[in-house]
Amino acid sequence: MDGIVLQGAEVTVQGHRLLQPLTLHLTERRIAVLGRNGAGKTTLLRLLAGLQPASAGTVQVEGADPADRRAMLGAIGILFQNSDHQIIFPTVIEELSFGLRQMGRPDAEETARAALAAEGRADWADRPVSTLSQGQKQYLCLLSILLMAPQTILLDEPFAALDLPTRLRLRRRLADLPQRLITITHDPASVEGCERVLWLEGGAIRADGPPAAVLPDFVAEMERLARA
Ligand SMILES: Nc1ncnc2c1ncn2[C@@H]1O[C@H](COP(=O)(O)OP(=O)(O)OP(=O)(O)O)[C@@H](O)[C@H]1O
Repeated sequence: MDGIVLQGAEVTVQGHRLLQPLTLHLTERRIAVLGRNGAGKTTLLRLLAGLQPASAGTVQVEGADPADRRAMLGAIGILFQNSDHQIIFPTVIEELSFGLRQMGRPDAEETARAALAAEGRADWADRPVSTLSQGQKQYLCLLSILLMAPQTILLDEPFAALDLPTRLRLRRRLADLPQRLITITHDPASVEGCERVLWLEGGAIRADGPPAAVLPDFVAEMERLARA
């Protein structure tokens, strides 16, 4: 089946149930998972990406089992909040070609160099990643994901550490992508333009619908909690 399908998928870790059984069919191109700290957003993202197995129920991503690492390479890419948690190689070109190598592409390095050149960043290729700014590292991570052309990109608050111009640039770049984007956030302002918002609370879906149907209640609840 197209899209992402969860059927009674739950996550329990060491006796703690982090996600209640979730049944969802995600087909929209722009989806947000909105919730407070500790609501279970990252757990859901890890479940979708195959980084966290379901304790019960099933998850299917574009017809693939998230435990199938090879199938998932082309199905899902993740842009983490902190690019330092994502980058593992010392130079830009090694980082950029890694995913393609994993996909078995013999032309991985050539393709990565061509992608950098197309971005006007050919001079980055042999630079140590440590010499890039935070925004540039985030951009490198996005390029690495785009090279692998996954059907869905999961965004774990990727704008948090970026200044406003860098944030707007990255946002514009993401907005133009044909892929399905699932953005994890606690900020209702980041949800604008999404077709569907899942409000997660205590590991369960509290509301699910277009922003106009979900955001007023979410904002009112956050204000109520702030007062309390
Ligand atoms: N390995 C674990 N063992 C026990 N509890 C855990 C474990 N991992 C996460 N939790 C708890 O599960 C809940 C959900 O965590 P999760 O990281 O998914 O929330 P989140 O919505 O992403 O939060 P934040 O916005 O703060 O990143 C939290 O209460 C967290 O403390």
